Amino acid sequence: MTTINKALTIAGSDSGGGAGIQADLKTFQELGVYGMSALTAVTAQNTLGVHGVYPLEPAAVAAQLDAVGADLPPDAVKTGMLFSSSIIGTVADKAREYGWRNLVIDPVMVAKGGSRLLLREAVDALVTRLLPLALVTTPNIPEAEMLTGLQITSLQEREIAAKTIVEMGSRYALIKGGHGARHEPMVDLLYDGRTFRYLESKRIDTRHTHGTGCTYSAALTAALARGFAVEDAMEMAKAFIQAAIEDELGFGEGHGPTNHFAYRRRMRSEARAR
Ligand SMILES: Nc1ncnc2c1ncn2[C@@H]1O[C@H](COP(=O)(O)OP(=O)(O)O)[C@@H](O)[C@H]1O
Ligand SMILES: Cc1ncc(COP(=O)(O)OP(=O)(O)O)c(N)n1
Repeated sequence: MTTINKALTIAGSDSGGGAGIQADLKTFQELGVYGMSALTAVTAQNTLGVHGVYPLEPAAVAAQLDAVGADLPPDAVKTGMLFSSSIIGTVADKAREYGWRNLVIDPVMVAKGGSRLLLREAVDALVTRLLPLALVTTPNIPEAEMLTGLQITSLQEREIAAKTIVEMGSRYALIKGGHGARHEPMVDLLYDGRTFRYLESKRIDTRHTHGTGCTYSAALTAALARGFAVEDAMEMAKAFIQAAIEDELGFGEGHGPTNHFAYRRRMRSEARAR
């Protein structure tokens, strides 16, 4: 019997397929991990924006988590769009009940077009209920500002925000660099309570960046499910998202999805060239 690791995503559906549950499951599959899902909301979405948000009842989220938790124990779990404090409470209760340790919290708040994917009143629940259970919390810069109440305009302020997130109970803070100044390279920051680690990459000039955060955190989760240490998982996730942005698909009139096929295709052609 082949051993395949399993990962669970708890997130919203993106009908356009570039973010949310769809991005997560594609990324898990591309990285050789069996993907499972618990839906929190349905969104009507394409490359032009979010046209509707339809949250599920917390009981429906709980039932999905019980179904997976009781029979298909995941090796790693990630959260994305959670929408409300009641859904966050449900997810926190179930994560505790099933003892999910490799928990990645991607604190999704607002889509690139500006639509809210987390109610304002739910930020507090994210901080008090979920962050203390996280192995890694992966905010972009505006999300890190909302979580910590700090303003982030420099690398030093990013470090202070990362420290604050670890003090809130997350084992690691990974602050993503996608929202830095346009002329700067992309710099992601990982903090484990002791050491700051920077991962820099070339900024790609493209409008096709819909779902970058979801895809990156899903790649991190897949690598954790396969047993990688957090630092190595971050490197694999970075290579995955870099390839996915570089080899653009060019879909849609607006912000198109990233290319979830790209990383595996690159790995295959590199292996053939050896
Ligand atoms: N234009 C880009 N070129 C290269 N890397 C990018 C680009 N946009 C985002 N990334 C990378 O994608 C990952 C997700 O970052 P970010 O866009 O900040 O997240 P989010 O989608 O949650 O806002 C990070 O590793 C970031 O450095
Ligand atoms: C259903 C759903 N979940 C999450 C997001 C946000 O995804 P993200 O990776 O942050 O990318 P952008 O939307 O900012 O491009 C979403 N849009 N939909």
